[in-house]
Amino acid sequence: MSEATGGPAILVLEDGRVFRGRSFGAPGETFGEIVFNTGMTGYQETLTDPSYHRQIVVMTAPHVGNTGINDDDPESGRIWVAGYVVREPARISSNWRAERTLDEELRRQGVVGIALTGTRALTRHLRDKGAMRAAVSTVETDPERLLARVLEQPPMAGADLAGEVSTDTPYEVLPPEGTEARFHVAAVDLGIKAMTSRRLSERGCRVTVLPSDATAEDILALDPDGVFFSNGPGDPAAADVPVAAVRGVLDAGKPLFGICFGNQLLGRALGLGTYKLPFGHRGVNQPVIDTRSRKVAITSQNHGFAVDAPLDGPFDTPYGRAEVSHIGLNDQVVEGLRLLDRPVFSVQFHPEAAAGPHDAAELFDEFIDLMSAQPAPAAE
Ligand SMILES: NC(=O)CC[C@H](N)C(=O)O
Repeated sequence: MSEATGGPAILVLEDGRVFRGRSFGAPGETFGEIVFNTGMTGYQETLTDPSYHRQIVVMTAPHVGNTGINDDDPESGRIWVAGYVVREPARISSNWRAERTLDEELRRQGVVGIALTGTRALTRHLRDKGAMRAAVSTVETDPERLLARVLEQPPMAGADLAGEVSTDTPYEVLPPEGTEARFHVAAVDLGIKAMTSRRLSERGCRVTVLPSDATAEDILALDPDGVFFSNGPGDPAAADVPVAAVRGVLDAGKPLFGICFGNQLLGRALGLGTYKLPFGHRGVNQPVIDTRSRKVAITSQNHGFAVDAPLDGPFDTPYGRAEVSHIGLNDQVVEGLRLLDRPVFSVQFHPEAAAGPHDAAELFDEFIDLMSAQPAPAAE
């Protein structure tokens, strides 16, 4: 049991709006883009998702931390959110897997949080005005002074962040014991989540995870059966190095699968633009429709940017005809791309969804099928 709320803390938004609350997690001060997440579950996966690097996350679920923190669910080696805003932190954790409370974990990792009753008003404000720069502080008591420093922070638009969260050196994820390694996948880590490598490896893939600055030559030197481009933080418009890598992989004709940031990079490689959404999609209850089967899936999402592509049928790209494979049903945003004549597709949502829902898990099987359908290399 821990005392989850502490002394006074303030949250200041770049448009001058101020929220007062109590310190939660580590005391101190933090800056980032403030965004809201509507997931009722999966807070541990949210905190450790590298795509949240430089973002202060507001949870709309009113009570957060009930099941504490365990050592099995993290999506990466650390908490990446820049700050954490909750309405009411659970004062005790009640779960057989819990090792620590959420408050203890935030303190342990130096993550500044704030507990405030107005998370609903805050979320409505962000829905109206959009995601924006913000700060949480337990040390600055004057909102005007904090606001001046918020306005000095770089915006998320134009931010090139994958290199700040990626692995420094390549590593391998092997299939679990008893599962044969049938395919070799090169996965470019732009902020990859542990569950993505696991979903591939449990389907018989040996996954070589490469740093975010891997070039097409680095990737193709591994002679992989397929190439994966991961999720990740920042603005896809600033990610020129991985976009060039996507183009090189397309030129080589390899099967390619992308998730989230990976979808945006594929879009750019095909010559499409990307743009910033007003407040983005973050949660585990986002409906998308598959434009071919007309089947609807409820998906996990975390994105603030989107691809600009025609929704009404196939279009031409330098790599042949392509189409939008999935559309978000809340706001008609592009949620997936596929090439019609190449083994290449990507989705803006998260089929690996550790905290669920698992409606879209079959997309990993689709990638496996694309790799299976490739002709075997000619005998020496
Ligand atoms: N989860 C992700 O890969 C996010 C991609 C990108 N940073 C965005 O916000 O849209």
